Amino acid sequence: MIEAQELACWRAEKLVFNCVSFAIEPGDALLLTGHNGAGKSSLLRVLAGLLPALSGSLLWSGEDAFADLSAHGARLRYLGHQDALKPALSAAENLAFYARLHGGDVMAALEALGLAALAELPARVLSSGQKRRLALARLALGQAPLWLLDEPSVGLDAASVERLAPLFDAHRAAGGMVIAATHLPLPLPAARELRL
Ligand SMILES: Nc1ncnc2c1ncn2[C@@H]1O[C@H](COP(=O)(O)OP(=O)(O)OP(=O)(O)O)[C@@H](O)[C@H]1O
Repeated sequence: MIEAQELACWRAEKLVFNCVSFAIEPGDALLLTGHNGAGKSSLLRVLAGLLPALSGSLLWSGEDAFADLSAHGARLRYLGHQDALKPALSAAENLAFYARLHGGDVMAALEALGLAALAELPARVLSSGQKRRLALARLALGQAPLWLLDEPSVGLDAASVERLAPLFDAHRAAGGMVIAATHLPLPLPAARELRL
């Protein structure tokens, strides 16, 4: 279980959020919502251990999640606004880089996001929606219990959003958790909402 206790975040000389608390269990999904600048991305970065909280704590199975940042990093996948792709590498080569870190089957991950036919194309020629799908394909590689997703469906057409459903369902059925910042509906049935 993950428990956030009274997290606060300070950025650019202002308090972005304060007293953010929630608890999620294996299989749960939590949607972070709120207006532009409310602090959704900042909260995801805090949860990932990429941005120090001003105050508060994050517990993982009752222990301080940030006590060992590399162990914390190993149990999560963080997908930010940026797709984090190397433009000169092919779609398959981009994923192979992550597969070396996390394990997993590159072709199966490409297929899960409908990208198998584009495997050999350099990432720079992919459309923005195809690039987003390639970034999301990292989730179909080796398992990690917590997915932190920042606007995962931005730029995706309706069919591509639907393609995320089996990926999310399988992750949650295996006890995985999803925390996603979004302005758009996502195929995460029974997700709870945390409005910032
Ligand atoms: N690197 C940074 N340095 C300084 N301030 C930042 C930085 N990143 C974000 N902020 C500020 O922190 C606040 C929260 O930004 P954040 O990106 O977390 O909001 P958000 O809810 O994700 O917004 P959006 O819906 O527009 O993506 C904003 O006022 C923003 O200007």
